[in-house]
Amino acid sequence: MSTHLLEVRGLHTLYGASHILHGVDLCIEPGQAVSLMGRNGMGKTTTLKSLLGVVTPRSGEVSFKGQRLDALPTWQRMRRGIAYVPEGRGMFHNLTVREHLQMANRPNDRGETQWDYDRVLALFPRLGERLDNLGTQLSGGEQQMLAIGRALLTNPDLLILDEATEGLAPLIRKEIWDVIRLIKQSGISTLIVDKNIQVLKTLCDQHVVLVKGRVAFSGNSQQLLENMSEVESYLSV
Ligand SMILES: Nc1ncnc2c1ncn2[C@@H]1O[C@H](COP(=O)(O)OP(=O)(O)OP(=O)(O)O)[C@@H](O)[C@H]1O
Repeated sequence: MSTHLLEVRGLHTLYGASHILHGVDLCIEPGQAVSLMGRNGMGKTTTLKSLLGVVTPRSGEVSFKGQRLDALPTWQRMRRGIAYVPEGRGMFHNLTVREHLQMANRPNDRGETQWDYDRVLALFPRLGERLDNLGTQLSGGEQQMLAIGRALLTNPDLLILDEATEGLAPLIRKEIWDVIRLIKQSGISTLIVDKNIQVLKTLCDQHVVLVKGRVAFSGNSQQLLENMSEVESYLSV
């Protein structure tokens, strides 16, 4: 019986005739943070969409908590304990901060509610000051906080973050990274797509680097440090 929280094996994904993923493997253990890095267009978001079932891979296997997910629609995969914060954050323009949070709140598949409205507001005090604002009236950083808060309210075992710090001012970025650290300490596993290798190498336990839809590097933080120049060559433009 596998101990992996998430196990992705041999993903091949195509958009029409374009073959994007060429056998991507990825594992996350319970409580671990894993980075997924790569230059623009290398297949990071496609990997996330494939494991969530937003796009259908041509072949490959996805298991979560020891059960195969391949045949399940996206919403059922998420109900099993995966939360996704997409690039662009996915706000509803006509809902307030309060409504976004209330709508998301639910126990996990074991009936537990570790994260509730009050705990999320304690983590993001800025959101508490903006409860009656619409998603569109928030700054980029506040929108990101709302997107993460909303994901936490589903009480996930795995939180997937796609470019959570992209386009944010340095101070706000730091705030988001601090929050991701706290989330990790709370025991939630994370899969983090980001370009900031300096932060990822200290925050994450494992690292996966994609080059043209293939895993070019996979290893723990020690192995990342030992192979830094090779990995940086995969990431430099
Ligand atoms: N819906 C789509 N239809 C066709 N091609 C697509 C589609 N979505 C992505 N692609 C292509 O697939 C490749 C991988 O894209 P993907 O978004 O997975 O890359 P990425 O590594 O996440 O890049 P970025 O950092 O720019 O988000 C790119 O060449 C992209 O143009």
